[in-house]
Amino acid sequence: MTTEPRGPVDSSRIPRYAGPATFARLPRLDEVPRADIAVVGVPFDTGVSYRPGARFAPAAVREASRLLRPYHPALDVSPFATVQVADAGDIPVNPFDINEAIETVEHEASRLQSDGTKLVTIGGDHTIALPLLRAVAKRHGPVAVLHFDAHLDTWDTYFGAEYTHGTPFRRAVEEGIVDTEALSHVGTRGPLYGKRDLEEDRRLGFGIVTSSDVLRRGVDETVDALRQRIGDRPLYVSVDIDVLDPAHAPGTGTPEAGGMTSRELLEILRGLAGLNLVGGDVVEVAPAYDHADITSVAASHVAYDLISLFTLDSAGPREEQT
Ligand SMILES: N=C(N)NCCCC(=O)O
Ligand SMILES: [Zn+2]
Ligand SMILES: [Zn+2]
Repeated sequence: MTTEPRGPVDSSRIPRYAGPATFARLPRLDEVPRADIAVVGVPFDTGVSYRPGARFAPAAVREASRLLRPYHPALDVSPFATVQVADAGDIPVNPFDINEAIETVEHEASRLQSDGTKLVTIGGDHTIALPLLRAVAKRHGPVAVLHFDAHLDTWDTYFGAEYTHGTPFRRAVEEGIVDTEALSHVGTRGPLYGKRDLEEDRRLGFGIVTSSDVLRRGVDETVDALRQRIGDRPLYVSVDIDVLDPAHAPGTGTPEAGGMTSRELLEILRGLAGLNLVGGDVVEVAPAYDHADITSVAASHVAYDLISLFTLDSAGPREEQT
C-alpha cells in the first residue's frame, strides 16, 4: 500500500457507543480504495436443526465489537494500522430458498476475494461454511480445514436435506474442495446418533481433538499437533461458537455441555501465527439466547484474532515487524 490504511473511528474522541456499528468501528468497504482484509456478515439461519436466530448474529457481533482496541498484545500486532481492514456489510441471502442462499454466498464471497482480499465472515449458521470453502478453493485449490465445533458437521442429511448446518463438511469432502490430508475438528463433544458417525467422519479424513483432549493435553500440545497436520497448506479456519461451553457462549442454537473456555479457544487461535491462513468464519451465534452479550463478545474477539493472524501473514513473520 502506498497510503496509510484508514483505521477505525477513534474511541478516545468519539464515544465507542456512538454512531452506526461496523465491525470494530472500521470503515465500510465502499469508503476505502480496496481492502486487504474484509469482514462480511451472512445473516442466515435457514439451515438449522434446532434453535433459530443466527440470522441476527452479524448485527450483534458488530455491536459487541465496539469495544475492541487497535493493538493485539499477545500477537504484537496493530492489524488496522498495518493493512487495510474494512467492513463489507452483509451478503443479502434469500431466507426462503437455501440453494439460492448458498449460491449467493459463494458468488459474493468470490467477488469480494477477487483482488486478493481475505475474508473473515461473521455468520449465520454453519451451512455457509460450504459456499465459503468453495470460494476459497476456487483461488487456492483444496484447503486444509481447522474446524472448531462441539459437533462434527459431517452428517449426511437431515429430513432428506443435503444442505444444512450439520452437513457442510461432508459436502465439502465430496466436492473435493478440501485437502483430506489436513482436516481437523477441535472441541467436539456430546452425544452422537451412533458410533458410525465417528467411523464415517474418520473415513472422510478428519482427525479429532475433542474438548476433553484439549483439557488433558493443554493448549501447547494441541497447537503442536494441529500445526504439524496443517504444515504450509492453505488453511481455512471455521469457528462454530458452540465449541465454547454454554457458560462461555449461551447464545447459540445447539448448545452442548462440557466445552472449551473462550481463553482456551483464543490461545489455540494465537498458536496458529505464521500458518498460511486463507479464510475464516465465526458462525452459530444466536443472539436471542445470549445473556449480557457473552457470546457476541466472544465471537467479536475470535474475528479480531483471525484478522490479526491474517495481518501477521500479510506483513511477514512476527519477529520482522517493528
Ligand atoms: N452446526 C451446529 N452448530 N450444529 C449441528 C447440529 C446438528 C444436529 O442437530 O444434530
Ligand atoms: Zn457447526
Ligand atoms: Zn456446532
